[in-house]
Amino acid sequence: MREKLTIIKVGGKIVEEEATLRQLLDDFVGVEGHKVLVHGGGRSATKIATLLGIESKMVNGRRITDEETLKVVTMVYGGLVNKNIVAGLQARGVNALGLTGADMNVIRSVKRPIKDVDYGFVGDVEKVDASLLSDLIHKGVVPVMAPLTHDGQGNMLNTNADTIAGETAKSLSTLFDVTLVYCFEKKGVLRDENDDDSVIPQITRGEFEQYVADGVIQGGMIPKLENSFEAINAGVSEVIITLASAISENGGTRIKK
Ligand SMILES: Nc1ncnc2c1ncn2[C@@H]1O[C@H](COP(=O)(O)OP(=O)(O)O)[C@@H](O)[C@H]1O
Ligand SMILES: CC(=O)N[C@@H](CCC(=O)OP(=O)(O)O)C(=O)O
Repeated sequence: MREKLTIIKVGGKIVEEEATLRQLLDDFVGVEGHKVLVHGGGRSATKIATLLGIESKMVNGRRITDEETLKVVTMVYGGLVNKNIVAGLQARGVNALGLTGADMNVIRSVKRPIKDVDYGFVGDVEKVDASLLSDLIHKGVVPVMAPLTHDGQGNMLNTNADTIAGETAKSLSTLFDVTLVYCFEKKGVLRDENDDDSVIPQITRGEFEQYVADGVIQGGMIPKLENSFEAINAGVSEVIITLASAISENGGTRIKK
């Protein structure tokens, strides 16, 4: 029987505020068994870019990443956000190791080809080194993964954090019984974005497509759900989208095959 592994992805709104991050780290410590944390930080990157006079442009929930923006996201995700989390976990007795995709070549990607949109220095994941992550995990290390990858030719690439979580979950599902939890500031996927009590408890791909067509699901929730369906269809045992302060509870939205 494969051992259990929980991969938790935490988004920008939770990591940018000290109080919500502290709560998340406290809850993460309580998750039993093998675990991996994947973080975003899009909001922090946008803030720092603004301070530097760099405008942020998002298309379909993805950042257009020019040369200057790439420097900002590398500093913010690989530096500030990642190291804050690693230090916070170390303070809680968790042996966290911060990783971008370049570190030990853990996630290799290829620059997204230009089709309708030129995303610039954005990477599409090619390979996640599951055996390296598994070795670290079995040594008691908790990988903390930043939304950055590399192309193997000396270039860092910006990669959506929901995709990092989905691809890492897919890859590790060959070795572990993986539960992937996307946590954010709402109780789950909602029927009405303004009504926190309208959580959709289970969702199929067909229902998702209908909700998108009806305008119920939009923006950043679209890539999150696309990555969720990819993961569940590729062997990840469970995918849940839920409130950050409820990662160990049974609520939220469950993705159905
Ligand atoms: N039906 C929906 N239910 C919940 N959130 C939704 C829905 N449709 C759109 N959203 C939006 O998706 C956002 C989550 O996506 P995103 O901001 O990318 O998440 P993250 O915080 O993980 O980076 C929510 O803050 C919400 O504004
Ligand atoms: C290519 C791309 O879009 N990269 C994302 C990576 C950060 C991220 O995904 O952060 P959240 O989880 O907080 O949204 C970005 O730069 O915004």
